[in-house]
Amino acid sequence: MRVVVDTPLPGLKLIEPRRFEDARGFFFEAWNARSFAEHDIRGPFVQDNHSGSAKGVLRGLHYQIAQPQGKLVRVVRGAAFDVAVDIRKNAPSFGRWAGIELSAQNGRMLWIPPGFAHGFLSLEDDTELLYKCTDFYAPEHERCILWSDPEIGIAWPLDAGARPLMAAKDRDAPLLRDAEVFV
Ligand SMILES: Cc1cn([C@H]2C[C@H](O)[C@@H](COP(=O)(O)OP(=O)(O)O[C@H]3O[C@@H](C)C(=O)[C@@H](O)[C@H]3O)O2)c(=O)[nH]c1=O
Repeated sequence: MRVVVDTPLPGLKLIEPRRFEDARGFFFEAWNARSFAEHDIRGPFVQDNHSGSAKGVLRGLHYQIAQPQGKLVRVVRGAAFDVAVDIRKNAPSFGRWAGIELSAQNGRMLWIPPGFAHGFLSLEDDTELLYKCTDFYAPEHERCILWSDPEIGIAWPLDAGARPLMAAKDRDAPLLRDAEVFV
């Protein structure tokens, strides 16, 4: 049976799938609607995303103000520090973050329910993320929050003095206090 660990942010869950290894290699169930539902992780998923990033690339923090997406995230190559920020306006944990290293080696997955902003820092070259989403990409509803917002205070594992490689929209993103969030 897989291990599912609750985090301090209600609804955000860390999953360690049961991995079978033998002389041929490995096998694990990356998604199983029935057993994940036992842990309150539910689709349906309507979109799978796959991205590749060099070491030091930071993407995020992203969310959709309408059609919010739940995301089931894993790394299939390399390693990433994956972060979720609770931006559910009325949640006691509003503005709090959680981060976890996901790697092809540790096989961990993160379930980020709708209502969170998501981002990650690639820790190795050629890091590839795969994530299933519960709603469709809607660029008109997409919003960003600044990765380094001091009020959130994410402890990104960056080398001292290193500047992450980012898209302009992420670099110029607003602080959480100035961003539109969910009610
Ligand atoms: C996210 C997304 C992007 N695109 C296109 C738009 C753009 O031309 C190109 C690259 O998009 P972005 O720069 O937004 O890609 P990226 O910065 O990787 O965006 C992703 O970041 C992580 C942190 C998330 O949580 C995702 O939901 C998503 O927002 O791909 C799609 O066609 N479908 C999609 O679902």
